[in-house]
Amino acid sequence: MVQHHLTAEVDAVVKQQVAMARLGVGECGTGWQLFAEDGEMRMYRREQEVDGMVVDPLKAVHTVKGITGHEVCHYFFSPQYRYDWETTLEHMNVVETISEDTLVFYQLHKRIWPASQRDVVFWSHIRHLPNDQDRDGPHIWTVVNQSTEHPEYPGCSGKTVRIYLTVCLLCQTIVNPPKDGAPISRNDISCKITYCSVVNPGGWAPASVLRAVYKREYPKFLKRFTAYVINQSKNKPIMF
Ligand SMILES: CC(C)(C)c1cc(CCc2ccccn2)cc(-c2ccc(S(=O)(=O)CCO)cc2)c1
Repeated sequence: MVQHHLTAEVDAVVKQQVAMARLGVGECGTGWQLFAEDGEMRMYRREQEVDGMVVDPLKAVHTVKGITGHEVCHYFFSPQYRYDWETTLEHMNVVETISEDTLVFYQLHKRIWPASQRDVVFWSHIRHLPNDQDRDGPHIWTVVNQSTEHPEYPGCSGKTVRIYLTVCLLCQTIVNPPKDGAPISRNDISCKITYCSVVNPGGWAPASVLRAVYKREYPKFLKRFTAYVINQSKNKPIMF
């Protein structure tokens, strides 16, 4: 099979991002500050600047009942659902289909804060990983989004500011089989979600404004997205 020029990069970045996502917030050194809590959801960030730009890495952990890791990753990866849950989108298109599990997206986001409109080009890869700790344990599903260049979308159009991101959504399904040997229902499953992201918002915006936007937008995003997956899945057969 002819290798796409991105195949090696995708494989390397996915492995690296999954390893990082698996580290608890305790393990990967100090510096993670809890900044939002809502029920099972905990959101942490580290204060980090690159060339004076706020690029605070974010790590969110959440446990959601009634859905599987495959379902969470399916709705996060698949383009046909994106306008349903990504409310900041003005326009989105699949620039290239590298394979059935690797797509290149262009996204133009709505103008949110006083600064200019932002856009992003990234490859997105969905994968399920056998659970190497526990052979017959549930598979882990992941989606990794990584900014990339594409000749059709040069980053210097002038009208919009290009953002750069690395995002990893890592999901583990937890099954509590019913005692009486009945078939597994949605009441017997839950999903442990880890969402890691580093976004360089590009252009310039005051650190205080960016941090306020991160603090406001990320908790909203994760709650809205997981509520969307629950609502989409509840009357459908379980995707393990
Ligand atoms: C808030 C900040 C981190 C700076 C930010 C600002 C904007 C630009 C639009 C926007 C959104 C919200 C608030 C302000 N501007 C977009 C994003 C962003 C885009 C994509 C992804 S994704 O995980 O790949 C899911 C697919 O869309 C995550 C985050 C982040």
